[in-house]
Amino acid sequence: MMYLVVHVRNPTVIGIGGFGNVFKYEWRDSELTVALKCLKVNTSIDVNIIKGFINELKLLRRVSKHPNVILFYGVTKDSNGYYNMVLQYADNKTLRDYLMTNFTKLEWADKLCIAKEIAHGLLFLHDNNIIHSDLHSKNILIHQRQPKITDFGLSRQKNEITSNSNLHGIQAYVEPQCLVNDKYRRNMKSDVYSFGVILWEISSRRPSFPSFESVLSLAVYISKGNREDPSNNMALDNIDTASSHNQ
Ligand SMILES: Nc1ncnc2c1ncn2[C@@H]1O[C@H](COP(=O)(O)OP(=O)(O)OP(=O)(O)O)[C@@H](O)[C@H]1O
Repeated sequence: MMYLVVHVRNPTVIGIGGFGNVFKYEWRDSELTVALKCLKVNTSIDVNIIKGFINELKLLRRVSKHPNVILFYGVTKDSNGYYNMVLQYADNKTLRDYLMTNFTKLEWADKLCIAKEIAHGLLFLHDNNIIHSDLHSKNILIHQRQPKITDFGLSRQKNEITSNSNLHGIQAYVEPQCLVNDKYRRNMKSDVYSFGVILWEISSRRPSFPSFESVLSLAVYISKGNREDPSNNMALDNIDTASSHNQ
């Protein structure tokens, strides 16, 4: 693991993570723009959080060589004594933001390209025996128009999964089996389900089931077999048309 000593001065806050802010930082020594993801917890008390952070570092170190997975440079400690992950800075926010802002400019070829690249990133994780477990449009960042899978906090190596962990994740992206069966363990197919919901979002622009405010009511709705309506989704018509052309 690379441990970097970086004298971080005046970083800009670009996001709020579960355990602290995410900063953009121009690292002048190496002319590199990086994102610093801060773990703002009391390291002597929050042992499980530390384990999650270390887990994320270990996984990132293994898989961050792929163009569709965020690059991981190392770890640093800031002047307040908090650990920070040093990551590649993604210049176009999350896939969700990107679709909201750029949808009208995107051609079908662009959308298919984004979808294909996410699939490549996910395949790479699975080939390395890693289940992401929390794949959704906010955990995919866009850098120079390329999607990068990120946020491995909940990911596990396949053989490390010992208990089910079905309650986490953005509900609409969670494989419905996790909602109806609390013994069900997330697996690679769960990631593929989440990827399917992301495809729906790429083609329709909007996140799945946006009108549900309560996580619980959405979970009940999905577990009853309800899904987003393909008829509202122009993309499926287009894809049908495209595939019939290819036959
Ligand atoms: N490498 C990066 N480059 C640019 N922006 C980033 C990067 N990493 C995170 N961000 C920004 O910071 C926000 C929060 O980051 P992130 O989702 O990784 O935090 P988190 O702790 O995992 O949050 P949560 O657990 O709630 O998903 C992201 O939505 C994104 O806007």
